[in-house]
Amino acid sequence: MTANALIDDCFLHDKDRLRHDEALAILKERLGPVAGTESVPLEEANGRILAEQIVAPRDIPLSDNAAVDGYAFRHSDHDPAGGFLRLEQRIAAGRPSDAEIGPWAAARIFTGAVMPTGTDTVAMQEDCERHDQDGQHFVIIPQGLKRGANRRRAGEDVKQGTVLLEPGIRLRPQDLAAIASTGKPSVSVYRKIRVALISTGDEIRRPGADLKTGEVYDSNHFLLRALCETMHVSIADLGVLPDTADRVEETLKAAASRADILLTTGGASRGEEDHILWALDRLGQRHMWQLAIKPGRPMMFGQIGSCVFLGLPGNPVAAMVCFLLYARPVISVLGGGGFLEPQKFQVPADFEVPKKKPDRREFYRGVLETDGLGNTVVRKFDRDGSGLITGLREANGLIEIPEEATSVEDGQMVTFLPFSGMGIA
Ligand SMILES: Nc1nc2c(c(=O)[nH]1)N[C@H]1C(S)=C(S)[C@@H](COP(=O)(O)OP(=O)(O)OC[C@H]3O[C@@H](n4cnc5c(N)ncnc54)[C@H](O)[C@@H]3O)O[C@H]1N2
Ligand code: MOO
Repeated sequence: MTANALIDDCFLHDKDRLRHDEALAILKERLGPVAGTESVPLEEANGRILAEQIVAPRDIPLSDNAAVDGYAFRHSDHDPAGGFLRLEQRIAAGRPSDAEIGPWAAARIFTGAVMPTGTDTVAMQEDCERHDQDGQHFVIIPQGLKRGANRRRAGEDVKQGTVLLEPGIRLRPQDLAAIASTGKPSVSVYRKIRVALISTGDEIRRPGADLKTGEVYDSNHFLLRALCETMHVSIADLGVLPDTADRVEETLKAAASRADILLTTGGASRGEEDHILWALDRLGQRHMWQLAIKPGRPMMFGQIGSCVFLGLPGNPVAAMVCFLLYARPVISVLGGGGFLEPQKFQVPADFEVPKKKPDRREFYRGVLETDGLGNTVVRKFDRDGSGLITGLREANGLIEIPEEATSVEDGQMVTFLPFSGMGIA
């Protein structure tokens, strides 16, 4: 990272503040992976970021096999034999037969079992009749089955040599299934990013303590910790710092030597009691501060040595919005994944905002709903306060309103960012 011109005045007009897209561009440009790699057993790989390419060493499945329980036969034998075939083998899954099937014969076969040489079609047992005559067993197979019916081809899932997964993806359950299907018991992943979480403010108390007038519980710690957990990082909880310059500086300095990223909440604006900003300036470099967004205006990005510093605002709504918009992609990039932009789609507004300030991007708490006609619409949580956890709880995503908008009309298409597209189930 290199130092950048600082945007350094909390009394700036929004049009002079750094825009959301500019902030993202700075983060994208300046950050890259910092984590080394390690090998982990597949059992521990869910959610981790893949650090190697996965190639299929052989066809999957390895052999042609039956898709149903039934009878495997040579399709061209069916009509000449009038569908009346002699049973000559019994093949269960995991017990392939070496013998080729004889003329006008069929093999009893079970789902997943390897098709005996010579057969190309499987009839389902429910559609067939068994017939025993003179100590011999026969099966009557109905007409009309296509050649190849109920046969699963070798390599039909994946051909030998196919690239299944590229490095940089976050492993999902189905990706683990794919790796397991190649026979690999372990996989190379990026090591977990070390995140240090710090809450600040003389008024902040951890749950369990008594609350005096003027104090609030540290809900942000639990919000940010759980958001971090969706990123599969390792978390160091550095507790709540008082509004004391020395303590803040000492703690940030020590934390920066042990973590890849410091995530603070509170103290991000420039009151005399907001020591985070001053401490960052003394210990490292501030690359951006004060964005043209709402909520989240005091958001701060910098570095202390090689440790990335993200100062999130203290208001819970701003803290969550800033985590999702900025901290999530940053953590992903540091950890070897891509810059994770949220999923977005357009949906009609079931609300109106008669007057919005121009020059800043606003993010409302949105609730995706079905209207009386069965159409999907989005409702805005009706109160704007940045301290209201209720709105975060009611919402299932964010509504993004661009800088140039000065109002939102009922029925207008708006951009919706579902929480589910940002790692929150
Ligand atoms: N003169 C200015 N004042 C403020 C500005 C500004 O630009 N100039 N920005 C406002 C905006 S926008 C926000 S957001 C807040 C955030 O400022 P800080 O990051 O300095 O946060 P604090 O002042 O420490 O706290 C704000 C608010 O949030 C509560 N809080 C703080 N930490 C936690 C926590 N861990 N868990 C729950 N709640 C927390 C705190 O008690 C305050 O109520 O500043 C505006 N002011
Ligand atoms: O970020 Mo603040 O929440 O805009 O009030």
